[in-house]
Amino acid sequence: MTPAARVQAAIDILDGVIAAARGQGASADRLAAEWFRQRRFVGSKDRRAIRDLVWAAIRACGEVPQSGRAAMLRLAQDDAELAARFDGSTYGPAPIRADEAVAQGGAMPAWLASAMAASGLDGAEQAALLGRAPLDLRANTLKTDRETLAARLPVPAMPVGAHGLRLPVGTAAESWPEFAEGLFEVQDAGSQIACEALGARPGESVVDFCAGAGGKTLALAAAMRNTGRLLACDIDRPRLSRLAPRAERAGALVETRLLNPGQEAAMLADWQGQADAVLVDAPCSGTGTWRRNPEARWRLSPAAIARYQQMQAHVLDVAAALVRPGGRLLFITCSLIDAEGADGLAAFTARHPGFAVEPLTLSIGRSHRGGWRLSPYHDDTDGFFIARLVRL
Ligand SMILES: C[S@@+](CC[C@H](N)C(=O)[O-])C[C@H]1O[C@@H](n2cnc3c(N)ncnc32)[C@H](O)[C@@H]1O
Repeated sequence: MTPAARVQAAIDILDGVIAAARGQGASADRLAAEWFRQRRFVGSKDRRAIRDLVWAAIRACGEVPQSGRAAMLRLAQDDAELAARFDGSTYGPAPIRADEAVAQGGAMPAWLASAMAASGLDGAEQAALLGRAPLDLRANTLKTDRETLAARLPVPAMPVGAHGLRLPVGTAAESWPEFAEGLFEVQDAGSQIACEALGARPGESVVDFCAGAGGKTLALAAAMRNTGRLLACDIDRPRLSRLAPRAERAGALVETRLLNPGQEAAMLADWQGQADAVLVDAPCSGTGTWRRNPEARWRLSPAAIARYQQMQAHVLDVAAALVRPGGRLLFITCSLIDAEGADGLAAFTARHPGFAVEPLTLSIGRSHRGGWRLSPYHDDTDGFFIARLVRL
């Protein structure tokens, strides 16, 4: 492909990403993968170059751009080489007109920037939300240990957290035989540290209430050394069904239970007041994960945040009833706005005087309004709010 044709390809993909953001359609990752699937003639170098352009344009535009071309023109304003690609050649973009719309630059929509600032995140913290994430692995201690794993990997890896290894951005670790053998999971170091905050121990009865595809469940199984009972629940069948093959590869023993929304408590009647520890990795806007999905910020609205807050209160209320007296409840969101963290924690303790917040000190991060905060800027992890409560 010519360099100009790559730019036009990126514009075409961006048009799809923008339409999907407006209509709550598929993620940029999936749309780009589908675009390439339909054009198998596009070679790997071209793919990489096109993807880089698409994601650079997504990162550059704080608000949803008018079009893919407007987003690319935003990038071209600061990049003369890119601007020169708008040359009207056969597969390239038409030349730039003086009166053309250029997308607005910036890190995020103004209302989100205000919510971040009110949550104690300054401009540098906000900008870092859109950086490139390294690739973190968690050594699966059911099968190996970090040092043994590191010695087998084809690239040098840096220790991070208790069982993590950090690899360069873009490493394709899931194609390695060590992955197929279940020796590691790909998991952000922040996510690993959030799991450690539950303090799950061998022999305990533990519930991962919002397990999704089980990223955190597998870390809990390893901490429990496959002893005791570990139950993973979710209301999303496709997500939860991805857990079983992952658990098998990891050699992790996990029960799963698909819940019907609104009937969660009845479907968990046998667990009421029984759990030593319950992890609630609540549904949220994911503002802490924009390094991986920067277009997610185009999908948010104050109304969407309010809906997430309601869901967080609901899952916390249902999960709290599963905790035995003296047991632990861990509230996690991968969002950095207080509406989806510290405010939710305060509202929960007001509704549930039978629970007390336990002070947390984790290996990285800092305390924040009764809980703990990890952020890309401060910790080079995804952003998280983590709070631990104990049932009195
Ligand atoms: C942040 S994701 C969980 C990610 C997962 N723990 C991981 O580490 O990969 C939140 C999950 O909560 C689930 N969820 C939403 N409402 C729920 C409910 N009422 N009961 C149980 N799970 C729920 C969603 O389906 C979603 O999978």
